[in-house]
Amino acid sequence: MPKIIAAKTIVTCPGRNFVTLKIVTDEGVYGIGDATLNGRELAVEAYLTQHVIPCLIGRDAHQIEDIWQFLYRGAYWRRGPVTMAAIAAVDTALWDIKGKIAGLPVYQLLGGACRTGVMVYGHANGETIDETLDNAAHYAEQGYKAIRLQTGVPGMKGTYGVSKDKFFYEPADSDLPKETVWSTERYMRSTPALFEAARARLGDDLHLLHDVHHRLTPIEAGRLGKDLEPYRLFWMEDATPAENQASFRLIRQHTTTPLAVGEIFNSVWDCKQLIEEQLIDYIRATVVHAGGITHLKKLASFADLHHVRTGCHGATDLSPVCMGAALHFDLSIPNFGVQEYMRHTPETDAVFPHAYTFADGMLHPGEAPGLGVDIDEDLAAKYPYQRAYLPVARRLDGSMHDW
Ligand SMILES: O=C(O)[C@@H](O)[C@@H](O)[C@H](O)[C@H](O)CO
Ligand SMILES: [Mg+2]
Repeated sequence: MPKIIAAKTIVTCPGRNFVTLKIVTDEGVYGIGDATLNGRELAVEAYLTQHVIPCLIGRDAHQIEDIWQFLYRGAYWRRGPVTMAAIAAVDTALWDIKGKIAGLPVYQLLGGACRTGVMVYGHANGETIDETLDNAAHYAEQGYKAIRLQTGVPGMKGTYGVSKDKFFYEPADSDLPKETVWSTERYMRSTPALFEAARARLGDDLHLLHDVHHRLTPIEAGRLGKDLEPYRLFWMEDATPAENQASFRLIRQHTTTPLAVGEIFNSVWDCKQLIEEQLIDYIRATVVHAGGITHLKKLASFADLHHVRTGCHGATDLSPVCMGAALHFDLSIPNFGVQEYMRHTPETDAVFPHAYTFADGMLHPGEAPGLGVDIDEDLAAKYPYQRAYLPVARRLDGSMHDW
């Protein structure tokens, strides 16, 4: 058996912070897993170093399910983003090790490829509708088949999803949380106009997506979904905060715009009702925040029974290690929908050399054994951790809103 003899975390900031777990076996084979939790990175780093790594030493690296169960049940305190990101990192690293020992890419261990590639969506944004659509046209020229559109809300500085650098959107950019302003009324008025203009300019063939980023009440979300129906969105994402899963019944009663939820979910329990009652169309839970490949695979199988497809979160705060793992998963499951793909900066790509490639709107994880993603530790050491927070949002009267 390949015995785990060492494990450590690597924290690096090649433009943004990433936490990576590296597990080493007595046969010299190692695996890596992403453990990044944007804005709360060091909590997961400490959880792994102080509480998880001591329990891994001496275990059989092949026993992925048993180690998952040990860490989940054995903590007594279950679920939550910190715990589940730590378990995910261990799980991902163990799949990497198993693939390397077998000489197979991880997707082969998960049942083999169900498709030739993974359709991804890119992020087009701009301060104005014209600027947003210029950027969308640029994505279409690069071969993207699906594009997320976010545009500035007139009169509001710092709208979610709108960035200065058009290809590397990075909201966690501040040493203390930046305060932004929010007006539901202004947003609800300006968003349908974006999609009307988008269909007129881009045509009907592209998949168009939009992220509401938890900003509306259920009835407001129902109204926005209805207003967007003529433009046939691929999905409307995170229309309302989802702690209360039953509230999605109200949205569903009012619109046929497809709904996506779940980038902040940590387990199947966060979306059980949403899936069972078919209150959503796409589940966005991802490898690093939902317990790794092992748990996400169960979640996807459950979703498949209820006609819910996957649309894994893939923002830049998920490292290339998570992206590689997500691509093996996406390629191998029957109910894949789409994969988010925000490109990492060249500095990040250099720290995490990877086998996955983009062509014609699709990503492919490549054929390297394991995940096909590595970490250059010497280069990583040149980029020390820098505290960075996500912004917060306040309404026009100064009260706190969801960011
Ligand atoms: O859909 C998305 O990609 C977003 O909602 C993210 O940009 C999200 O804001 C970040 O991942 C937060 O860390
Ligand atoms: Mg989102």
